[in-house]
Amino acid sequence: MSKIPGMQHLQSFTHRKEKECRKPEEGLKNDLIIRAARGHQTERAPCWIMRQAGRYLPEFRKIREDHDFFECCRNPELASEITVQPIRRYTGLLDAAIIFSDILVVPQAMGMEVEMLPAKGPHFPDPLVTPKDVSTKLKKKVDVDKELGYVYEAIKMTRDKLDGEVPLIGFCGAPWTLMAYMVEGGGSKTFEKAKAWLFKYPEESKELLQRIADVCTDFLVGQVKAGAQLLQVFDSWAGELSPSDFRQFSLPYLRSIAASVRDILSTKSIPCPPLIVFAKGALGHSLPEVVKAGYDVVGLDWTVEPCVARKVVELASPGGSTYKDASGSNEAGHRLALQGNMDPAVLYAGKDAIEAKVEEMLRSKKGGFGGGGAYIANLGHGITPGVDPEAVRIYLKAVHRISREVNSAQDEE
Ligand SMILES: Cc1c2[nH]c(c1CCC(=O)O)Cc1[nH]c(c(CCC(=O)O)c1C)Cc1[nH]c(c(CCC(=O)O)c1C)Cc1[nH]c(c(C)c1CCC(=O)O)C2
Repeated sequence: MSKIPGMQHLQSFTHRKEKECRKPEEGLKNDLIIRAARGHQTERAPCWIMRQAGRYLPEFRKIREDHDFFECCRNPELASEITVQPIRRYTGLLDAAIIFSDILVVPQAMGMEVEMLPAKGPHFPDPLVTPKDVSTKLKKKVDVDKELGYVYEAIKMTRDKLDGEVPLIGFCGAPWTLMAYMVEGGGSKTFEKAKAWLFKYPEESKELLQRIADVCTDFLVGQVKAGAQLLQVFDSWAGELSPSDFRQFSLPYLRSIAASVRDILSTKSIPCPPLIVFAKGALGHSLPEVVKAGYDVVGLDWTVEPCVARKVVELASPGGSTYKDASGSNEAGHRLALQGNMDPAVLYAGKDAIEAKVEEMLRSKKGGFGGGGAYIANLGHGITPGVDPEAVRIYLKAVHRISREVNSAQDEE
């Protein structure tokens, strides 16, 4: 028997098959985030935190003492346990769980070796150096369901553990962000190798980006079939690109993923869950384009002023988002929702600062999101490992209290 708490309650997967064809909100005790993601104003802002299942939590670090990072990802019992850790710790305060995994499982599925080095982060011992490597180092055809079946198992197990308490978010990395790691061989301050590829080999880069996009599409579809109830695409390094490079090398593949996921699910009569795109650092120049990329929710980092983003959304997409979802799971033309965007560093600044910054994020008279639209509260990027978990509680409580006030008053004060 496992020594991980809660593991004793492993339940059977009897209703797996039925879950596939269900709308994502079915059976949920809390569907706030799904309603907001579909363009509705909610009684208070639903909230979750990017990287909420991670190193700032002592219970996660405890598991990591005995298990390698990718072992945690590949072991559905461990991954589902880590996924529910923040939901248990912050009972009633988080409105969604996000499956514990990593964006780098996609390059692994494509044939690349990736390790997670202590204190250094991801490392690719054999990165892509020239376009020739694409044919020698990557698999010709990726059987995504076979390679990443462990993520689907983790999703199924997590859905059983969550028991409808909150919805489960599935995710993948965006093609440009994944290509950046695959060429660079790890994290980087400048991403000069990956960017040099784009400039030196633009056509080969586009082929590679499309290959990654196709794998991401299959992976997201598989996650939905397994039970993911929202999906987020993380383009963490979008801000490394100039506006024109972003539009050439990132945006088309973000679009491709959203359109293909919707198409494939629709042909299988599986309702499409809300899709979230997070293109960090690119919205200062490309928010109007990202709004029209086919997603239901646009995640903002903290460099974008919420009230400005609201105006841009209205101008770029008057009356609603720009796709019609053939699966019928989304209301056609619903309003685009925004997500974000407090600077995660505020969580180091103590109660008064956290509450003041939440006020700033939420109240329209302070430039915040205000009460007039569909909105999901989040940080503007992932939570960092040094944050005190109690600071997170203060943040979540402040979001609940202030957003309820703002939404009930329609922020007309
Ligand atoms: C760029 C990126 C990666 N991974 C991810 C991104 C995009 C989001 C972002 O920009 O923050 C996404 C990710 N990574 C992880 C999740 C799990 C779910 C969650 O809680 O959000 C998610 C959604 C777990 C993780 N992924 C990683 C950890 C810590 C690893 C450890 O335990 O040592 C966790 C909990 C490792 C990882 N994985 C990655 C890096 C750069 C690192 C090392 C530095 C860091 O911790 O942020 C790649």
